[in-house]
Amino acid sequence: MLYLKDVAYHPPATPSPILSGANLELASQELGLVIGPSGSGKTTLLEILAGLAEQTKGQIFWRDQELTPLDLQQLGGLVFQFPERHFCGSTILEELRLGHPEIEADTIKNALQEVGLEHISLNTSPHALSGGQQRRLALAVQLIRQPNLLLLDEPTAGLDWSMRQQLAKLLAKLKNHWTILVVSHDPTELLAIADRCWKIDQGHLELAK
Ligand SMILES: Nc1ncnc2c1ncn2[C@@H]1O[C@H](COP(=O)(O)OP(=O)(O)OP(=O)(O)O)[C@@H](O)[C@H]1O
Repeated sequence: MLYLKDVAYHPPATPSPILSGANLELASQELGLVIGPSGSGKTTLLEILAGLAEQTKGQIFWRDQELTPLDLQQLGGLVFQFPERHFCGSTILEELRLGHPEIEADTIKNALQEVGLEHISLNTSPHALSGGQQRRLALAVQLIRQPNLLLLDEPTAGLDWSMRQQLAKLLAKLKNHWTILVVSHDPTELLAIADRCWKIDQGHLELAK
């Protein structure tokens, strides 16, 4: 279970908090959805949960354990918005091995199976994949690290209707093994698969479902 208690983010340089007093509970193998307009604090929330920024107030727990940013970096796997823009490998294999040269063939195979890319050659360039396949590869990059928590920033942004549907179906399947938190400003396809839903506006998080 992920548990946020009164988490705020107010860097000294900003006049008002970017995130104020956020409370959130997400059980294991649930998919949580945070919906909010541009600039409402969604990415900041994910960055804190991924251990890339530290809250200025409040606490974050996984089960009973309070987590530091370092713990969060190990616990979470963050897929950025438009992850395909950050691909560095010249092949799928290289992309999956970045930072983990020791990773075993079986782990790679399992991650690709999880995201439905097992039929594609490992020598394929990530840039030769379709938009939907690239998003799946970005998920596989995180899955090989075996995170407890998958954090997804606007996973369906820029995809056409059919790819958005397919991605939502995949996330519904991944939720059988992972706890997932998704942020989005356009959650149409994601609402049906979400177990819990929050709205965020100007840094204020509120339970919606
Ligand atoms: N480190 C920071 N210092 C100052 N301002 C920041 C910082 N990080 C984010 N902001 C501001 O905080 C607000 C929330 O930003 P954030 O990126 O979290 O919103 P968002 O909901 O993800 O928006 P979008 O959907 O457009 O990415 C914005 O006004 C942004 O400019």
